[in-house]
Amino acid sequence: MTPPTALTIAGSDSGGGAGIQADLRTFFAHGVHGLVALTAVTVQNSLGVQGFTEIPADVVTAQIKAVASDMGVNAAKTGMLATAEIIRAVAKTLDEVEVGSLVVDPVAASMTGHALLREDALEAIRTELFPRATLITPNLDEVRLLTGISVVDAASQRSAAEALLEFGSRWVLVKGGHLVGTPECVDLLTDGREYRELSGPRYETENTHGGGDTMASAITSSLAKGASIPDAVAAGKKFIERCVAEGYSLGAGVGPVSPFWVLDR
Ligand SMILES: Nc1ncnc2c1ncn2[C@@H]1O[C@H](COP(=O)(O)OP(=O)(O)O)[C@@H](O)[C@H]1O
Ligand SMILES: Cc1ncc(COP(=O)(O)O)c(N)n1
Repeated sequence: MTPPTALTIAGSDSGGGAGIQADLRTFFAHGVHGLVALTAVTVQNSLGVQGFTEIPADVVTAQIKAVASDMGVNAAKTGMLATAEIIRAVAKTLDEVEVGSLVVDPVAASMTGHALLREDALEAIRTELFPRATLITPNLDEVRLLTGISVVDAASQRSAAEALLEFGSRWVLVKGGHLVGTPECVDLLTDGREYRELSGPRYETENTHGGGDTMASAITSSLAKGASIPDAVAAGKKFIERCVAEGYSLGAGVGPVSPFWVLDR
């Protein structure tokens, strides 16, 4: 039987833990056929990002059009988009092709603190992509860059979600993984009417590289299979929790989250 398809528009991580590599292994773990529009090639390992080269914007759009016109895209997600030019080209292309739901993970930097976006590009994500998104999935650092709000508790997490909704996405998921010192990791999902707190245990681990990509692509996988946003996000939270719990050391720095547990199911 032909599986559902999901498209990732994102960068490559040579270390294999984040970016399109995380997306493809997550799509596979969900029984979804992964399609790729590569935006950048990063030189990266467990210690950080040593550099990146972006793919020409017309090549990014050609990849999206090639797969959308021939294979069909049930759901799509964006990760590292590198430049404002690529963001504008992706936004325009997404108006011209059918991609089902769109999850925008506004990746700005690696967890090791290295920029994955050129400086003027965050504004382009906010103005060009958010209004086209079904769901956006910022972490707390991205929330601060996008809204100026520092999330320190449930009340500021809610204010930040409301400020983000103003940029025009249908739903916002404010991920709480970076709110350290709390026994639980609480992510807040809202469309401005419904508010859902998704809460789970915080695991003691260093190995969380690729966590954001894995969660966004798990959500995208469920959307590709026809789930609603609340159901897809709830399933994504369960999936990432287990991947964080089973994250492994690889290299001298930060290891990746692991989707390998699905092989034992
Ligand atoms: N130590 C942890 N234990 C359990 N879940 C975690 C942990 N760190 C992050 N998560 C969860 O993983 C997902 C991604 O987390 P977050 O760290 O907030 O974003 P990002 O990976 O984009 O920086 C969220 O659902 C978050 O709650
Ligand atoms: C190509 C690429 N895309 C995304 C991330 C973010 O992942 P993380 O926050 O885990 O470093 C990354 N490091 N590299």
